[in-house]
Amino acid sequence: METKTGKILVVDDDTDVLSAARLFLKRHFLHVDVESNPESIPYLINNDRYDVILLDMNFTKDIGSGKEGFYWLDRILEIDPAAVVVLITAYGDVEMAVRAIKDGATDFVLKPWENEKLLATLISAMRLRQSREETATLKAKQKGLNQAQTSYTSDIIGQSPAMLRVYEAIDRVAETDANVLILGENGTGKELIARALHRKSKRTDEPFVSVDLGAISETLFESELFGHTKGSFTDAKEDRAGRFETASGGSIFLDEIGNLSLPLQAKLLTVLQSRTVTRVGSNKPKTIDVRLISATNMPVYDMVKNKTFRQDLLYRINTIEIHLPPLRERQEDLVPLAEYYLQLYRKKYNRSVNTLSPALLKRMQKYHWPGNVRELQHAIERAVIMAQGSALQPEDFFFSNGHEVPQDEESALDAMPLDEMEKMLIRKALKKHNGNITEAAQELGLTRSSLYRRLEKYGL
Ligand SMILES: Nc1ncnc2c1ncn2[C@@H]1O[C@H](COP(=O)(O)OP(=O)(O)OP(=O)(O)O)[C@@H](O)[C@H]1O
Repeated sequence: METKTGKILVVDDDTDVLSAARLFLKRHFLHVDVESNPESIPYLINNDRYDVILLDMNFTKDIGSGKEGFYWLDRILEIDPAAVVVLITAYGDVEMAVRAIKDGATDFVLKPWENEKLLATLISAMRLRQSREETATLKAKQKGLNQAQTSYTSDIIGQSPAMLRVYEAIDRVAETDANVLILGENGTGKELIARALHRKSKRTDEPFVSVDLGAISETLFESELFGHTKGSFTDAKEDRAGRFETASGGSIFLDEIGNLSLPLQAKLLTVLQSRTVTRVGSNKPKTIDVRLISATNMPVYDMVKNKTFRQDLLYRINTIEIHLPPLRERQEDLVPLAEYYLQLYRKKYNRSVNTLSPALLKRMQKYHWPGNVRELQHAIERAVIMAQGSALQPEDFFFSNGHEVPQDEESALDAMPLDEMEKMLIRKALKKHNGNITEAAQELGLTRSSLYRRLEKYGL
């Protein structure tokens, strides 16, 4: 038996026509949604992907004129220019159907229809949709390539005024050996900027050594950064160079510098002032030649006031400061970044999804993005895996209703498999709305039929 594919939407205000269409089409297509109220069309096509939309031209309101039919045809193509619309017209309306095809409809069938003819029309319309999507994928790929060419380096995306200022700063200071402090919230791309600084400097062929100071324990700090000699402590089986020595001739990136305790700040300052390191267990200082780039998401100036960060250390590391604004303050970068990650992950996971739906774009612009680009990147990765259609929808995302998710809930969600997370959100919404499907679907950003499908899938 042939496997059924395809998703069809039938819009007609005659419920008998809808029942007949549904009964027949269900035998040939995987999903058939029927709708008697044309006002629901924008919501339906914003939230779901249909291979073909079968649209009646003559709604009872304006019987015979087709005015409403033309209006809805325009609206559909406005929302989804790649939509494939087949019109249902009455005998005698062929002229009107021809006009509608000029306006962008794909084909028409006459009412009452012959089942076999209807089927043949819908199958060829579905093929057209597929080929339109293939073209869209090729265009998206090209867009991805162009994006890479217009980004500052091959990996930094964003042309917002704020990012242009950052690129300017990089260009101005990269060649100098000045110490640079990069300030910005988590996930804003501080390490990317540090790498770009190194790449554009004279030291580009020498090592770039990145050290996460937040992840090094107090006891291992000195041996990690400055090295040790054999036997200087129990686990020191042989002489080992520290990160500063490894970075010799190149750049060292000290991330999370705001997390250093005061005693360690003092040790670091000594090294920076003397430009020498002494391995633990040795008394021979070695001169070091490294370019220092530091970063933090902490309010270092307040910390200096509170005496939790040494002022002399701050002045040593911040010859040049680069401020990386949070993602919510550079709205212009949202779409290029989302497109970039969409292309990256659709390729990685071999998915056919290739665009961001208008509904999703709106939602993304309203969201706060507390985890910045890193959060966006993970959100798109998850959404690409979850997506069912060719366009990513808000329902493929886990926005926290515009609010920040409390820290503990966020880490609980991180550890949860996707299916479990979805199930939990559906249960929560149903409970909140006392089992009312329409309201729960609305809260979840799903259509009623997508919610039903999920209830079936999870046996809820
Ligand atoms: N402008 C950008 N273009 C492309 N990718 C970006 C951009 N900014 C950040 N990213 C990506 O977001 C993720 C986080 O970036 P990065 O690690 O540089 O942030 P960070 O500010 O150093 O974070 P943290 O403060 O948590 O250490 C990385 O995967 C990085 O590639």
